[in-house]
Amino acid sequence: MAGLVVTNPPRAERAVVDALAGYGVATVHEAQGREGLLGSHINPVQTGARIAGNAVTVTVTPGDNTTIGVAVEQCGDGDVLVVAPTAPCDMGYFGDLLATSLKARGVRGLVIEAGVRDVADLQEIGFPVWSKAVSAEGTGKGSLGDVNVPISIAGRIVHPGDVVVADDDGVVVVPRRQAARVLAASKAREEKEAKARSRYQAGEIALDVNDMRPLLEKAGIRYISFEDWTQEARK
Ligand SMILES: O=C([O-])CC(=O)C(=O)O
Ligand SMILES: [Mg+2]
Repeated sequence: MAGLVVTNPPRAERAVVDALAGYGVATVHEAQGREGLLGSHINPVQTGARIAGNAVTVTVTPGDNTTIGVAVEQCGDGDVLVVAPTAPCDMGYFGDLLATSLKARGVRGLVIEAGVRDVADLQEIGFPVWSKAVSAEGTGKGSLGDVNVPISIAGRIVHPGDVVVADDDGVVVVPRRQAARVLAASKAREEKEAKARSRYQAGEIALDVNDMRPLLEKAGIRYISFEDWTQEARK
């Protein structure tokens, strides 16, 4: 039965969360073994925002945003609200008023597999949102989902307190207990990429920087001059 609100779930350590934001979605996704990425139908409403925070998870019923209002009370500084409808619905569940309320509580952003509205105002307020749709269509009140239970969203399971990292590339989720390990792996990956970047700047190419030539050979690559190729074709 819906209507369950779990209060004060454990959250990941703040310093780890903040450091993950610095690395961004692509690096964090790679660093945790190409895991945790939400489906590409979840897109930023704005450009240039990069956040990380602890998930406060919410399920909403189709066409009803009551549970978002309930979840606001469970949100605090450093959180990200993560909302999934119990059946697909692209209506405008969220807008500038809810954003203003969440921002006042120190919430860093919203991820929702549904619609949002008031997008110009959201950008002006500076409250970043990743959503499936933009829709002005209003939702009703009276039916309950759950708050802070594991939810299924855009192909992933998100637990309350997991770390959500979001930027212009999309959204990635890091399980709370993995956060420190994924942070260390992100740092290592970033260092490796910094080395590669300076080699590219010096004119080297990926085949050598990534030591790909043995792999190409194994895959059967064949180089042939244009003349030999045209002659071969005439045979
Ligand atoms: O009030 C709603 O239902 C959603 C909205 O537009 C807002 O939060 O501003
Ligand atoms: Mg509104």
